[in-house]
Amino acid sequence: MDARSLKIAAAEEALSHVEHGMRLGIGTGSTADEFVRLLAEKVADGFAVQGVPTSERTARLCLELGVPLFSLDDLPELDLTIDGADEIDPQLCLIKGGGGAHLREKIVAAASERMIVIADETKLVDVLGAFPLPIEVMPFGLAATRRAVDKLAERLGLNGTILQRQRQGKDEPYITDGGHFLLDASFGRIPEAEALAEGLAAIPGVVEHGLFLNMADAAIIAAPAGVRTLTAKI
Ligand SMILES: O=C[C@H](O)[C@H](O)[C@H](O)COP(=O)(O)O
Repeated sequence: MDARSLKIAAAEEALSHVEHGMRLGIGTGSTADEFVRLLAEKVADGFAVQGVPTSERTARLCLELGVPLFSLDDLPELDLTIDGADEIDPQLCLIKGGGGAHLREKIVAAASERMIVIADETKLVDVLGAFPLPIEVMPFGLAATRRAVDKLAERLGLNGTILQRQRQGKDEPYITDGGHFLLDASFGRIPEAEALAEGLAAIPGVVEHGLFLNMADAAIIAAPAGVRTLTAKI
């Protein structure tokens, strides 16, 4: 089974949790894109859903495929969000933001009664941190914010490099949908994710980080042997 087939398998299973008429947060990334494609087929058959996209990219795909969209201001309370992830630990804590969308993704997930993550099994980890943690920051005061992140990492005993994300193939900064910059922090392991999340949230120039702690209710994981659903072990 190739990587795309696994994403489709997870997305298919997620679709079975979407009920007619639901207010639905729609995630970002290659796995979420597969979900949008499957959802669009159901919508074309008369299935009603009110979608709230988590990025301009997802909004474009939904519009192209005919999935009805609303803003989060139209629908400030959502029934369910389906989204991908870059890493998933045994408690279903996540790293997200590989596609730079974690700010809107977190706002949408927080407005949802439930969040279901879809991924292939390569995203499962024992401890978060092998995937570089995306940190969305204000362009103003970038150097000071970066220094504050460095100091926090040092205080928490986290070693690694922190790089500013660049636009793919270009020598210019990546700009998020919110008009901010991104730092990618490669720590290797983040044993105290809560302390890091709290510390990052306390830095004024940090807009949002990609740690999603205690937000996901379930993760649908696709592997060549089949699809399974994990729930948080608290
Ligand atoms: O910013 C992007 C999102 O957090 C994605 O959901 C995450 O990067 C996973 O993307 P993919 O499904 O392409 O691996």
